[in-house]
Amino acid sequence: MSLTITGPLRGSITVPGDKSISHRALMLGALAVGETRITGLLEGEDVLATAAAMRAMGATITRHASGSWSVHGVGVGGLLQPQTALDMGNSGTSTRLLMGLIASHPITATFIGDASLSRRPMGRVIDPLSLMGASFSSAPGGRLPLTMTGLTPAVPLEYTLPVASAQVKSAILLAGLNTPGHTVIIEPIPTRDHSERMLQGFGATLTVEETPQGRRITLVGEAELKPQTITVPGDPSSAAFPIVAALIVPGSDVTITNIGINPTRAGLIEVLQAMGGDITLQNPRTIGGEPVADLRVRHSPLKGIDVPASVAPSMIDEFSILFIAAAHAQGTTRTTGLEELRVKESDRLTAMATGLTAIGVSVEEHEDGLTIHGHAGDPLPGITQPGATITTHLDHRIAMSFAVASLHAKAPITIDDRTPITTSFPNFLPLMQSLGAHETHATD
Ligand SMILES: O=C(O)C1=C[C@@H](OP(=O)(O)O)[C@@H](O)[C@H](O)C1
Ligand SMILES: C=C(OP(=O)(O)O)C(=O)O
Repeated sequence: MSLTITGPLRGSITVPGDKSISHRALMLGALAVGETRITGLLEGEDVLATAAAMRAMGATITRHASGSWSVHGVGVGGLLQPQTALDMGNSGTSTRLLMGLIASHPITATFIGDASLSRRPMGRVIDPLSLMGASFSSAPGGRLPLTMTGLTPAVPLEYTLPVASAQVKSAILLAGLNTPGHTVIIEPIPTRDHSERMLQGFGATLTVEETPQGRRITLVGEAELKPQTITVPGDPSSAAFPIVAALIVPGSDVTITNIGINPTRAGLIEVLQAMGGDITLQNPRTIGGEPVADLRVRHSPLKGIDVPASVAPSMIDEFSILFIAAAHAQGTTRTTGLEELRVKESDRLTAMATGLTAIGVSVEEHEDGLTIHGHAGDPLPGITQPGATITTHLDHRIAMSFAVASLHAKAPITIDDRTPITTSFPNFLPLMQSLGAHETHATD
């Protein structure tokens, strides 16, 4: 599959709901007694894996219409033993957050996943959850398949995060819900705070203090959650693809409505603006405790910059598409501090460096980042070798990044597999088509 254009990208679109918030809405709804209503839920494969797992542990989850769901929860402490293995598909967030939930329930669960997920490290959650009393047996290196047994009552924990990971933070917080006393997490580098916001929204007692060591998050355990009505904002990590598409295709003018602009997620917008991207935030508002705006994006000449490592957590899923923007910029873009990209759905530094090289972009791969020499707004060379394709490695973000790159290239850029796109952005292709892109070379 590859995308092409016959003119500028134009129009207004709304991208699906935020993946991180959708997972959390289902999980917390499943722990509240009564009915939680959710609108704007992302219906991507990753979130559907979370829904299936929560059903397997006793919650009643109903889809009423597109994005409109209800959850009848079992109460904190009320999760049931699943009768079969929990299949997490491609989703790291589902796996790690559910491990947290199970850690303080008296149940045993087995997690399985696809080839990509089965390569990803779970030790980062096994370590703190073991300190809380859960026990684990896993494939070598703390990988899936993994079986765990929770402990009730679990042992409250004070833990400093050794990696900047919202998944690890959230796993401990979710375990802390059914744990007596205070669960404390110290986060030296801030990461997305959707769990903190939503736990407060569901009525948990959770406080956040800024300390010299970082953010100190305290959750009072044995919480009682009250059902909520949740409106999920559009996913900034999905919006990233049409944003960069509009910036690189000459003449484009695209509006993307209802995008979450939580500061712990908005790093890409800042970085693209610093590169010269014409992105304006319109109609800022708060929806369901999260800041939201409409974004207007117009084609812009971009210039390469040194991206500060400190911005990494606030755009950790956006680097693959940033690298495509960098390939179009005038001059060199340097990124550092991105070791975490090596343990996502694929090793995103190697996957992107290999793909960029294949489409004629000069790139240097370092242990913790890429240096990319841009083409100053000219179309990228594309794949000149007949029949060659970009390998997507079961990684939705690699697939969408090269689909966007193909919009402004001399030769087509064909990806080997578009199926991973459904994990986070099921209507990516129709939305890009509504802006004026065309799908060609359907080889998959
Ligand atoms: O908490 C979350 O919802 C997520 C946290 C991030 O992972 P890490 O916690 O591994 O950084 C991100 O990459 C992932 O897509 C979603
Ligand atoms: C890393 C990602 O997701 P997960 O960790 O949930 O698989 C992602 O969506 O880019």
